Amino acid sequence: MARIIINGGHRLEGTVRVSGAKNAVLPILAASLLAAKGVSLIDEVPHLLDVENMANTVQALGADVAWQNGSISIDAQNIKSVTPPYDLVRRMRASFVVAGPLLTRFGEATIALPGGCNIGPRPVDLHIKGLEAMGATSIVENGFVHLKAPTGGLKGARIYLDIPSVGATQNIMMAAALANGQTVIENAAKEPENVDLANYLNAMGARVRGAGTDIIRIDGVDMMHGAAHSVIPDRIEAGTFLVAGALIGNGVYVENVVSQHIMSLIAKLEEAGARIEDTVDGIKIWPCEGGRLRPLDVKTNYYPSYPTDMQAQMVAALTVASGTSTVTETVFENRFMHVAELQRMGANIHIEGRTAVVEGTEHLSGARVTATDLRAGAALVIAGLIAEGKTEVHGLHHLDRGYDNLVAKFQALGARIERYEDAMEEAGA
Ligand SMILES: CC(=O)N[C@H]1[C@@H](OP(=O)(O)OP(=O)(O)OC[C@H]2O[C@@H](n3ccc(=O)[nH]c3=O)[C@H](O)[C@@H]2O)O[C@H](CO)[C@@H](O)[C@@H]1O
Ligand SMILES: C=C(OP(=O)(O)O)C(=O)O
Repeated sequence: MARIIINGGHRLEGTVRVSGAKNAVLPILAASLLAAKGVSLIDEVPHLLDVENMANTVQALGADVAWQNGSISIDAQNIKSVTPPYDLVRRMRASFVVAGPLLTRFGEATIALPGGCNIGPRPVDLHIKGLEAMGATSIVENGFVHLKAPTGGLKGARIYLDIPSVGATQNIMMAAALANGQTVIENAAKEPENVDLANYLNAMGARVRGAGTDIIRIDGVDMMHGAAHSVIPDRIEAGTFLVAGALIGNGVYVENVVSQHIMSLIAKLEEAGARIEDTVDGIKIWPCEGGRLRPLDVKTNYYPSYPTDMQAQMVAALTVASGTSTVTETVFENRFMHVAELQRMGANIHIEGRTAVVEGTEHLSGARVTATDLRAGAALVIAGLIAEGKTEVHGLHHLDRGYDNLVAKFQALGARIERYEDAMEEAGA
């Protein structure tokens, strides 16, 4: 069984380069389906399981997809299906964002409802309500949603989102790109990944204004074409290395990061005493003068607030802070599965409603632990790096969804970390 083994306590030093953002490249690959002519060339594509799944989904619909060393080219001129294969959709929630492009370009789409996952129920009602406001009809049958546009195509509409949902904003923005007239999305998600998507859509001939603010205006165009685009750096991967550097670094330089995208994290790490130097293309970080981080109160929320995708890593960091911290999760209902695993390593945490109360201890001790979701996996790796002794992390398919070469990147910083695909391999190592 695949696992990562970490011998904790070794200080990290040097430079790590962050890959392209998972949460930007996934909707960008879906958006490529909007191009009726030309080829798209997407650069800075991270090598991730989720990216493979999305590329396979787009290919299964009839697009020509080719990988070349960190880039993907997509020719979506000859799409043959508006029903992505169930088996690919069920593996990844983000695949629901192919609904908007398929519906607006071909007048219909049939997608498996993604259902819940380990971090909460994750409904798609806001995606569907938004598409319905543009004239689409939807029928849910046997676990699939069948979407149909009115004759003549989707119509621009004014759509207020009850929650600034990242995925609903993406689906509506892409559907509106080829709709008739203007669509206005109010209370839109402001995440940098949505700005990156809007920039790609505009390069494809769309007319999207206001991405990154609460109100996005999209004037529909008749046709879109392929375009070249370079994906923004992954702010969550950057944040994961910064947290590790704040705990057990001797000066870690995290390269290829837009510091404005992680202002809330930088503010919290500075409040905890980490020393940070912001340079043109990256961030250098050192631990607190006295060694241990100071305790914090952290609350997740929509961008630009503290990101839920950095919650688990911060909980891991605060287990060894010099006092009691609170971490409140407001975005997802059930995102504290890492707590039970951290407790195996000696962490002193209890949950009160949506808040984790973390009593800092002097040290964690290595244990066998299992990742229950992607960021839980990152939190356990961080915990393993700071713990005394050996930590064995299982559930690696979660980590593979969202971290490109995580083990090699930590090895290059000096961590004693290895990945084994089976027991024989470890025995021979
Ligand atoms: C692939 C991708 O980009 N994933 C990110 C995206 O997920 P995702 O796009 O799924 O997250 P949303 O912003 O849509 O979800 C935020 C909240 O809104 C709720 N909701 C959402 C849609 C809907 O129709 N109805 C509804 O109630 C969700 O259950 C959740 O509680 O944003 C999340 C919040 O920053 C991140 O944690 C994920 O990493
Ligand atoms: C929750 C995440 O991703 P997804 O929305 O793809 O599950 C994440 O990236 O932490």
